Amino acid sequence: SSDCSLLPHSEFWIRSNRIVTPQGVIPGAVKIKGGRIASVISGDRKSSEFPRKHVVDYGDAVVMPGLVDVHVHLDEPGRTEWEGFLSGTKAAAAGGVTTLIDMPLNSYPSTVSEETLRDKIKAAEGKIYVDVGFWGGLVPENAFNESALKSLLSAGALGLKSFMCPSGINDFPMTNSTHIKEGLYTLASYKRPLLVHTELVIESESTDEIKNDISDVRSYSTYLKARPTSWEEAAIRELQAALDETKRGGLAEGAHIHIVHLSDAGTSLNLIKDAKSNGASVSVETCPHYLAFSAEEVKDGDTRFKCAPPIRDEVNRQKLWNALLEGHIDMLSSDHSPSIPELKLPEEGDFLRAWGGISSLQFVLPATWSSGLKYGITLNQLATWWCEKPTKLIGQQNKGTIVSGNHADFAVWDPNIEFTIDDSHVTFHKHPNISAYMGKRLSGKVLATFVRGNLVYSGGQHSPKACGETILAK
Ligand SMILES: NC(=O)NC(NC(N)=O)C(=O)[O-]
Ligand SMILES: [Zn+2]
Ligand SMILES: [Zn+2]
Repeated sequence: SSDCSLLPHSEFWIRSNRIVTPQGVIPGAVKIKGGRIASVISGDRKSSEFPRKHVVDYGDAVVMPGLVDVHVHLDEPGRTEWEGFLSGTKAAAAGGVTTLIDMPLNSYPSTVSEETLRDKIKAAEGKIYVDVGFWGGLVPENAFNESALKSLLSAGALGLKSFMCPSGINDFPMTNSTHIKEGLYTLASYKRPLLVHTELVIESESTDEIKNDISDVRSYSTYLKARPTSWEEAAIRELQAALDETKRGGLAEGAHIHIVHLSDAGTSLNLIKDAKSNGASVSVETCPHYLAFSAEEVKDGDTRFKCAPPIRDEVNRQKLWNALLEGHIDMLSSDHSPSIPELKLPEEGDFLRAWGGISSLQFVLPATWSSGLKYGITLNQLATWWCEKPTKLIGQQNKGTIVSGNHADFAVWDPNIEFTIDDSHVTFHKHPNISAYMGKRLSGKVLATFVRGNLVYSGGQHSPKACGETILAK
């Protein structure tokens, strides 16, 4: 219906001097018809083939494929007071994110069966401004139950997600490497990925020390000691046998392992590089908060910065950027993981007990751009990390690039406009004040967002109706 878009036409052109295509950034125009890209023409306004009617001219603003965020916790049903489909997808639209994949935990119940996936799909109905897909959960309860996993995957889960450490959510227990292998065998026949939170709890002397010394729970260095890089390393080592089975000829050939939110750019990253060069089917993401912030700047008691694995030191931050630029890190995701503000324990500022998770969904594009400017990142690199690679991970064919036939999903933004995220900045997250980006000055303002040809966000306004679609694997 026309309420799905802030534009009255279903057939129109978008013009800009900077359209991000797989062949590079070009001046030109994109024709949109029936929600798809009908054609892409290059050249300037003066050329005779240029359309004159129904043209939305964005001038020098960038027209990029909409962002595909593969790691978002929207918490609905069951914990809608934390976020929810409405507020979460409004924030996504305002941030240029046109597709997001919801994590199977933090909602209640967790998405670990066909039935709970159906609950999700139902809860999303009429409440999503962008397209939304779903990861299912791999947990001890379903890992050995092939038919349960098959019905979850057949109902459309794009893949499975599991934790190698406690998730913080009671009905989402952690898996060991045997569960993971079992899950991979089933995933192999569906050719879908397993996403893994790779931290393995190592109880050590220092763990005991930290437990006994609660005096410094407000200090960020205490949190860093409590969750060292050796946890990430140990988890990836533990995953080695499973990684081996994804190789050609392996028992889990056809399955793929995707390591979420890598924080350690040291040995953990090297282990992933080795697995890749040994032929494992593996990819890895990191998140803008690991690229934009470093441990040194986290103030005592400021639990808005608490996430797992933790934001590490400045040297590590720069190494993460280099790994991304060199292609060893494949893609980016937000890991938007909000809660109610009280769970962040703003009064106590206790880093050990506060909820772990960074709220960032609306800010990932300017956060990546602002932080990447010093590294000379290009618009095409942004599109690789935020659009193309994530689209491949979720097994979709018609998104992620500005190419004829694809969905007309675009983020239109001005790299030069600076703004400060403060109380006057309109943020659509349910709880804007728990974001670690509060107070941060960023450049790169999202002007407009199109989802399948619908102008769903423009200049601070959303379309009257939420017409995003659910993405189910077939
Ligand atoms: N239960 C969570 O949302 N956990 C998340 N928390 C973070 N990243 O701090 C995550 O993805 O691990
Ligand atoms: Zn995680
Ligand atoms: Zn997460």
